[in-house]
Amino acid sequence: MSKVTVVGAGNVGATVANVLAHRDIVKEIVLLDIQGNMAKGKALDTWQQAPIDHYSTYLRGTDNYAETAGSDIVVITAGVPRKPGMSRDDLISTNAKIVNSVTRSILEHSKSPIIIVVSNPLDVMTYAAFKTAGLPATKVFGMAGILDTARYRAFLAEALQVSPKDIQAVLMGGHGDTMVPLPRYTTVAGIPVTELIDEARLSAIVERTKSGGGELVNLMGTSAWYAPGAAAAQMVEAIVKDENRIFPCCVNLSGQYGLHDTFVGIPVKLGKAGITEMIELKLNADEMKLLHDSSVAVKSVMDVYDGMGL
Ligand SMILES: NC(=O)c1ccc[n+]([C@@H]2O[C@H](COP(=O)([O-])OP(=O)(O)OC[C@H]3O[C@@H](n4cnc5c(N)ncnc54)[C@H](O)[C@@H]3O)[C@@H](O)[C@H]2O)c1
Ligand SMILES: O=C(O)C[C@H](O)C(=O)O
Repeated sequence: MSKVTVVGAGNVGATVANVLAHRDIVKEIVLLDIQGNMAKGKALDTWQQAPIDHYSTYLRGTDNYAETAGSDIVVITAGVPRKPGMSRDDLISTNAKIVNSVTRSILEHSKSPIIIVVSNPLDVMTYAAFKTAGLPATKVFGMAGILDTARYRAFLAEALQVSPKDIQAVLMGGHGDTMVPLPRYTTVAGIPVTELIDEARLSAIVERTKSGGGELVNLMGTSAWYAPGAAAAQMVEAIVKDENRIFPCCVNLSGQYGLHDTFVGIPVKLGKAGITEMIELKLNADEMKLLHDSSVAVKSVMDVYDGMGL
């Protein structure tokens, strides 16, 4: 795996490229944006960081899809971010058209890349890219769960006064208010979190996690990019290094968890072929209901997308 294209050289896309370059695991990163000079400038800036931070990954920016030819992995971050007062779903009319046209243009030059979708509304944009690309579900999936889980883990680390490195957690469902953090699958250095924190504090953290994206939008007037960019880069790394790491990713479900034809986050293994396994946890009835409710919420926005007739 040597060539990665990141479409959208805005806040998230440029961060994905920068973080990934620092990993020094791919030969080349192409940063593509309709604002070609901005893409060229950010790629050049990150390339000029290479001698300082010691990596060999070459970066170039462009607005020309011909330069993405032969990409092994494509990360789609193109699209508008939300502003205070908006939901992610409010972005659908603009971003669905962008994600569709980006996916089509990518496939004109790369036959069968792995596509990681980041643009919002995430679950439905993953559906859009999947439908447009016509590639297997193992090759088209979305980034959200790593970010949502990271927020949950960061809040817990702060509350418990422990290193975030020691917190492991699983979070499922859509990337929105209906996401499903799972305290039963949360541990701190192997200790069940429920032994370390009382129920009220834990549920406050779960609620803060659910609105974690909105908290940042309210602070900055636009949405987050450092943790989102690092999360997408981590997915690329697992694929490039064929690690089979387990991450929550947004995937097309075809019967798993009793769900069909929907796109929500579940734990999967990521390796060289993309999704190498979908993991089915033994959820209890309450957890399963939350996951199904989340899928219903996502499906209603998938219907909006279908109604757009793109
Ligand atoms: N999945 C997640 O967890 C997550 C996290 C953060 C942001 N996001 C989403 O990622 C998207 C990008 O966020 P951002 O903060 O980087 O926004 P941004 O405005 O900084 O960057 C978006 C870039 O997309 C480019 N663009 C627009 N149309 C394009 C097209 N047709 N082809 C190529 N490039 C195009 C713009 O020129 C811009 O540079 C938003 O939709 C945001 O909601 C998702
Ligand atoms: O909240 C947003 O709009 C961006 C992203 O989905 C996030 O969770 O940071």
